[in-house]
Amino acid sequence: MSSSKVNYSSTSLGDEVLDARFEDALKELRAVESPIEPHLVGDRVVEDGNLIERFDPCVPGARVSAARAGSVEVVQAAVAEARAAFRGWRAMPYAERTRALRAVAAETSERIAEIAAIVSAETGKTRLEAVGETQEVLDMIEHYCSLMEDNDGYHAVQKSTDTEKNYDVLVPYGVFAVISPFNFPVALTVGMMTGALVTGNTVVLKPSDKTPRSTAEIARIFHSHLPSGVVNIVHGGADTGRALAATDVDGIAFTGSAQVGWDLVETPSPTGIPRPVLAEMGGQNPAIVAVSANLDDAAEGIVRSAFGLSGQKCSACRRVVVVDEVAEALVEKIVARAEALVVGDPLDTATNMGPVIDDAIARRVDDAIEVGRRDGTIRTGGRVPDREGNFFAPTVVTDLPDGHPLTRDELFAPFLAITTVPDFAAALDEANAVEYGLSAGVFSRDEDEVQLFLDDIEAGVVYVNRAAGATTGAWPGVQSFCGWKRSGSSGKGGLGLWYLPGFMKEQSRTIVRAV
Ligand SMILES: NC(=O)c1ccc[n+]([C@@H]2O[C@H](COP(=O)([O-])OP(=O)(O)OC[C@H]3O[C@@H](n4cnc5c(N)ncnc54)[C@H](O)[C@@H]3O)[C@@H](O)[C@H]2O)c1
Ligand SMILES: N[C@@H](CCC=O)C(=O)O
Repeated sequence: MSSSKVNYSSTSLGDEVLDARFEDALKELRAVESPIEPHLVGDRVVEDGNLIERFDPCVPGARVSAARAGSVEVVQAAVAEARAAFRGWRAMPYAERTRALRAVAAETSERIAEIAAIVSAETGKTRLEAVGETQEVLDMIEHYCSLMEDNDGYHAVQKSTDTEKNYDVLVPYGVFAVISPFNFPVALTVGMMTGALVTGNTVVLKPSDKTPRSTAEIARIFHSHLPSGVVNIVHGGADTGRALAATDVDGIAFTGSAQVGWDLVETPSPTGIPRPVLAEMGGQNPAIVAVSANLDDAAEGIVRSAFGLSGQKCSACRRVVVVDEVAEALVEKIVARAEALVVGDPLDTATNMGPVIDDAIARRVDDAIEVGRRDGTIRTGGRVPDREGNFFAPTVVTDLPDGHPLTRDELFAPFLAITTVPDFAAALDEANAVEYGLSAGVFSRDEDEVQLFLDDIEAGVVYVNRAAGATTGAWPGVQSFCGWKRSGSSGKGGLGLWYLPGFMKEQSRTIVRAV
């Protein structure tokens, strides 16, 4: 087991043994042909469907994982298994469920380097980001188990009389579909799955077709510690996701793009009975920099949040909104820090930023750079020259016209747009002028400005003067992660205090006392 405890604010693993284990595991993965991930339906291993192949973002042409796209029949069989397992899992005292889930965490902790290496191989994440993500899995499981215990399984006694005893209980819905994104293929999967499972639901999981191996690896640990049918895995892309949503599942937990998430929210349940769709979606997250800001802290926090994980975090800082008096000084500091980042292969200890995951995102970045050059000024960045793979240097653009799409739409890449405004009030207006409302930061030493920001910013996760990450780095039990506006459907965030009730429905129980 590792003694290290890395999170998204860490600057090194701080553990040579873990470092070496990570490197060995990544080299080994690259040396051996990747297996084809099967579906897991109850205890049955099902090898069925068209082949999906994924390639190493650092080593073009090298297959890093593969899976098969689950058909409607496989999806339906998985839902049937999950339904059959529901009564037994629900009936289990929550203390037994938390015991089983903590065993999952213990095994994950033993295998932290190996799992981080799989995540890194599939996504191109640096070792720090990949180990941080695997560590988050452990903290997430512990956090949700503790919440269940602190709330006594969400059973509460209500006002009672001599003749009637009254309870209020939250009970699981039944079967949850869990649909995962590629960018945190283990942590976000575990967050959604643990939310569903600890509260007594069973799960059919559909990993992202970009990261089938990482998600399957962690989900198999759950499968091995829980009763048969409680966790089922069906691989595939959009068609398989649509097929899963078209079944009679009782709820959907989704993390991914706003386009897909809102489609799921707006599609009526096929049974006619409403069901929760807990959708966590994208962001176009601003950092406001005021005249009174400590510009070094601001530049540090912005660069960390804009370029960590090559900008492929929902929480990434995508826009800086700076008051013009300090704009040029800030831009210089941001550019200097961005240019100091080492872009490269996660195998290299010096690497601060890996590639973007695939050609699809790389094409989007190429296009954005072209548009940025046409409509504004690219201050630094662009494709890393003479290097195969999807490597981009951190890119910073200024001088875009007001309301330009590069300041409004989520690009999901190492690309930062800086907008200059006359004063703090205008900065808040600009920060709020997007349809998203996920995370936001402010750098100001003026208490009134900070309060104005807290009162008026339209985002669910906000940070003040945070050099460790202007808009990123939420951690289980520390920050909740709630998307406002088009960024989230439930008004409650993962990682926080109010997440678990989203997986349960309420029942009032009045029991007449025996006389
Ligand atoms: N708010 C958050 O907590 C959070 C966290 C991570 C990522 N994200 C967002 O996720 C996006 C990046 O992830 P992505 O590219 O994997 O997202 P995506 O929406 O493309 O895919 C997410 C999942 O949905 C599946 N899917 C695609 N089309 C579907 C359909 N029609 N029906 C059902 N399922 C379908 C995919 O196969 C995948 O499993 C970004 O927008 C990012 O901001 C949000
Ligand atoms: N929890 C991570 C974001 C996860 C989404 O991509 C953060 O807060 O930076």
